[in-house]
Amino acid sequence: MTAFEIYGGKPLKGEIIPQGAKNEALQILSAVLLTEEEVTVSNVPDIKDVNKLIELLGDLGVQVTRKSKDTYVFRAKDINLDYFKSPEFKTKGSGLRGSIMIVGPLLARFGRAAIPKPGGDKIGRRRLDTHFLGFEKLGARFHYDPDTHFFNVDATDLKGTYILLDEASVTGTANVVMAAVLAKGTTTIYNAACEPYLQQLCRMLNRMGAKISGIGSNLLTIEGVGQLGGTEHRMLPDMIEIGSFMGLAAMTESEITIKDVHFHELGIIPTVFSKLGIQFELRGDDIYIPSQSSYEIDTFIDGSILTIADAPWPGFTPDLLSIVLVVATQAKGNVLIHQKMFESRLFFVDKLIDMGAQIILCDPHRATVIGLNKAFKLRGIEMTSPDIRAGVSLLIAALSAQGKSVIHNIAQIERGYQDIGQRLQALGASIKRIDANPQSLAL
Ligand SMILES: CC(=O)N[C@H]1[C@@H](OP(=O)(O)OP(=O)(O)OC[C@H]2O[C@@H](n3ccc(=O)[nH]c3=O)[C@H](O)[C@@H]2O)O[C@H](CO)[C@@H](O)[C@@H]1O
Ligand SMILES: C=C(OP(=O)(O)O)C(=O)O
Repeated sequence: MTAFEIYGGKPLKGEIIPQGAKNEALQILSAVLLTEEEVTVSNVPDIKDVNKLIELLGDLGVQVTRKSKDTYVFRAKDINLDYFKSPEFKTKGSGLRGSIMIVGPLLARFGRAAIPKPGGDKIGRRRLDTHFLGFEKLGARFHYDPDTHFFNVDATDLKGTYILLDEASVTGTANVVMAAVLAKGTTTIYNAACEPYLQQLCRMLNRMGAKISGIGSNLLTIEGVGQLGGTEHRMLPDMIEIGSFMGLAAMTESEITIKDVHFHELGIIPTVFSKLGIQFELRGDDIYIPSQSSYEIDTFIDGSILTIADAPWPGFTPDLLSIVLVVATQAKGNVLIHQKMFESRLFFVDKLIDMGAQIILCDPHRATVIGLNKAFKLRGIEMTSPDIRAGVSLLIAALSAQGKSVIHNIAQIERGYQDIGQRLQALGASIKRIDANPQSLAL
């Protein structure tokens, strides 16, 4: 198995360009199924999850042409719905979370779709009710086969209606929006998620001929249209990568410039890093982070200990909480990290505790971090990455730590971070891929 071997404790320096956004890419690539015309997509990140979805689209019959390293042309003219029955579909469809979003477009355009229970991080229960309740509201029949673990939907006609979503699910909203754009009549979706990923999807659909208003809010109105046409779309930079690099800079006392961040699309993310005491400057559309020998966590106005919690957009994304947590371990001050959405995402703190961090896991959702204020460095250890964001947090911890660390199961990291080893090496990090056997470790 491939692992990262890291010698930590070295400050990094230089510029880094964020990749295109993973979670946006998964929505945009699914949307190409809504038209038989060409859709050109650029700034596509070259990462495992995205490549798996592109392969799945190809297997379904979409013509895929790679124009350059990050630009593809898709044409979903002849779709083979029999592919649903193949054993390959079962394996490939369940290989990532994002595959769930092919269901809405296929249902809208062809009247039926199926998907095996999708993959993604094992970070607690990840239900799909929002998706299928939404499709049912539009008039689809839904059937879950407990033997094959396949979710099936079909409909003779989708009809616009009022839908109050079960919860503001990111992929659920995208799926229901993609089904509603071709439904007859008007659909109103309330309690819609409104992350930049979704705003980008809705803007792209409108360029294809859809009629969606309320973009960026939790109330979307969609007037159904008969068909959609081709378009061009460019992915935003990945805001989770940008946040990860801000955390990395602070933890490793590095001077880093993150290029072309689309600052106005980052919402509350920069403010949360400011609350941890991380200094940065906006230079044009770049974020410049100076080398900081210490950073101090804010308190609330009344002097009480700061809480950083996740919430649906425009709240703080759950995907950056693990990174905030690791950065807090070397800050001056204390913070309560409250991961409200996922119930198994904080368990990786045991590895940070092994490295010397002072953290109390209060329960599966809350961890109190007592910042070390750089009194001593974390120490390098051998560990396994349990999920994508914990993996990057451990990588950041290892880069700041004294001595050697080995991180196993880096496929978890690489499903969302493009060429991460090489890009960090270019900043001066001592990191290399090695073949290593994690069997001695308690996973
Ligand atoms: C491929 C993709 O895009 N993945 C992202 C997407 O996953 P995904 O779309 O699967 O996540 P959902 O938005 O459906 O929900 C995530 C979790 O949060 C809970 N929940 C959700 C909404 C809410 O108002 N309250 C609440 O508690 C859900 O029950 C679930 O456990 O959104 C998540 C939440 O931002 C991110 O972590 C994932 O990176
Ligand atoms: C949880 C994540 O991804 P997925 O939904 O694909 O598992 C993530 O990107 O942090």
